[in-house]
Amino acid sequence: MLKSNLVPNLLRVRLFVSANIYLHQYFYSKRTMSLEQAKQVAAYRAVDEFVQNNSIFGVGSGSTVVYAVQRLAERVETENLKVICIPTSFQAKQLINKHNLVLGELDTNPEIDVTIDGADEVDSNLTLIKGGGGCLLQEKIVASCSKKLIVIADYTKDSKKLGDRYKKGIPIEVIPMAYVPIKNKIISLFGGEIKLRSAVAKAGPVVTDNGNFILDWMFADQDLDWEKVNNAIKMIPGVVETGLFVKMCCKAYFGQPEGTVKETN
Ligand SMILES: O=C(CO)[C@H](O)[C@H](O)COP(=O)(O)O
Repeated sequence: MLKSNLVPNLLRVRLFVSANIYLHQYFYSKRTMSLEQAKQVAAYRAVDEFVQNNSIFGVGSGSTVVYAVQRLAERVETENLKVICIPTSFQAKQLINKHNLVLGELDTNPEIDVTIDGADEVDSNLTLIKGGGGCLLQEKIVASCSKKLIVIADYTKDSKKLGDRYKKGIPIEVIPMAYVPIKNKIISLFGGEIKLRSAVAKAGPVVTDNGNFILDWMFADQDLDWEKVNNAIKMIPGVVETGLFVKMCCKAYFGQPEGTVKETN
């Protein structure tokens, strides 16, 4: 009697577990697909609207920019565009080379027509947190040389206030020997918590393309005046740059889950 009940019960458990795994995989792949699709539509729209023939183009960093470079390469091929690409990181340089685009540098092209870059969070004033990928210094230099900085992102980056959705804080690139005093000064000025960013496939800290460390500042107050905060942090000796981009971006494209694009000016 006991044995004959056991078989259907085991079958039911197996069916239940398989159904759960299937549902989990289905919803996970749908979400991943829509995030990637959202990045792609935003990137394609920005490249189609802003990149022109005979122009200098700043290439941002991160996973969304991969789609922008892909689209640029298609346009260069089909429309025979002449575009010189200025990278914001080692990753951007590799992307430019991979697609056989023309690689330039600020020494010879110090004035950029438009830079298209990703962001970790964008508030309603188009203030950005950047540097999730650790490339904030070169990204800010290239953005500062650009007539226009356009952001491309998926819908999860679109916030009213910084910190609404992005919980990893504001990255700050620092000279390695000064990371502890800088950390203490920022906390005494503005509060919050700071972590030295750790590398993933290496013991110890992340070392940037410029040989520096990154501090991630989890700010406690979302109503700070970001321009003042940025200026104050930059005055601390040893700070190289912050991932706060204030009054630099003129337009953001946010890809939506269903494949449309939201524009914010
Ligand atoms: O600032 C950056 C790298 O330093 C990236 O632009 C930012 O992290 C967004 O990346 P992704 O497009 O992968 O979400």
